[in-house]
Amino acid sequence: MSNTAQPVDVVFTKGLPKIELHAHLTGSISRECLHDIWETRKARDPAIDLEDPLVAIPTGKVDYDIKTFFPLFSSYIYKLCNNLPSIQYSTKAVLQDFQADGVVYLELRTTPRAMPGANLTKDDYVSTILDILKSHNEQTSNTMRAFLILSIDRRNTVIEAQEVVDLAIKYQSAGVVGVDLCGDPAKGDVRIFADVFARAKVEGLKITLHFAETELSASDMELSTLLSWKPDRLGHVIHVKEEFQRIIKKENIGVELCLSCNVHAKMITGTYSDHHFGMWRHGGVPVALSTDDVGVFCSPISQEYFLAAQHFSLGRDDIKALCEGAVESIFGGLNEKARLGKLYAKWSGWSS
Ligand SMILES: CNc1ncnc2c1ncn2[C@@H]1O[C@H](COP(=O)(O)O)[C@@H](O)[C@H]1O
Repeated sequence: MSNTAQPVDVVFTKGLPKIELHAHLTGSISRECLHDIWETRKARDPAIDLEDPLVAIPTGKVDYDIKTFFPLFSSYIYKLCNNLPSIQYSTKAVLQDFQADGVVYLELRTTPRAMPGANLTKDDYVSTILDILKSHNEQTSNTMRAFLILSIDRRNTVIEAQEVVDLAIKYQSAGVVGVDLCGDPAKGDVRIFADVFARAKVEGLKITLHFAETELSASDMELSTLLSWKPDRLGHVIHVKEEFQRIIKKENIGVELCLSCNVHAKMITGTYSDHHFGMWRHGGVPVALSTDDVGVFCSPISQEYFLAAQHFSLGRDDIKALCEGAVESIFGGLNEKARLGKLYAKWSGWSS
């Protein structure tokens, strides 16, 4: 039987060596992990005024839309994960979850956060996470290599955004590979960040931007501004008219597509089969299927590949082409590209 004829089932997508390029650290923490953190904190301080995560974010609930999604972080998860042990514990758990799902290359992204109550600066936050990534990468039994992207939130001031770039530059040799623009698409004016991203680029950092997530953040002004920064990749790319699609294709900018997130959060009209993955997969640019926030939307990357295969009739050869295409757009450098290239060439699961 040729490998094209064999089905793309969940056993195949779980075993498939996967690349994850769009995963927000705090949004990737599972509910079980949040619950463990809450239990530990409650045992130490019974007066702590926070609901059990399994009540605040009930198991099985994934229908967070763009209005209810962002407050989950500001009004709950950031209050729970606001000390050193919770950051260390949750980062380790997130890495373990991706590794267990068959991810071989991960770019995790996070917004540097100071925690004055725990006497932690943004620098402490970033270096703590990098230490966890380093020990994960150094463990030879781990087949996944993890890198960090630092996010600028759309609500940041220019000074705050420059601080993010300062940290990205400082920790470039320790595993920071790029800078992201994220946050509530209804907020902020992206034009203020032009110099910030220009500096990141001059310093050799890669750039990825949340792009046209909602109609509100898809004005001609916003999209032409973002494209003028010469990003290396774009996330979501939902409300993109042809004029901008053409630029993305001409400049071969990689796209990070998050099927379940976009369906559950009703960021697209319709369902999986209506997702713009159907268009971008023929667009000639690298496409990286990604989870966005697996802790919230509960669809691991193995499931995202399965859903894409199911709804767009992908065979194993299509999946191979997709994975090999995504390698092109990673930020981790030539050694990582070579490692992944070899891994896909040698993987025996294509035809087993
Ligand atoms: C719908 N998809 C999305 N669009 C835009 N921003 C998003 C996002 N999902 C997550 N974030 C951003 O990532 C933060 C959580 O992770 P970190 O604390 O940074 O690790 C959120 O507060 C939000 O700013």
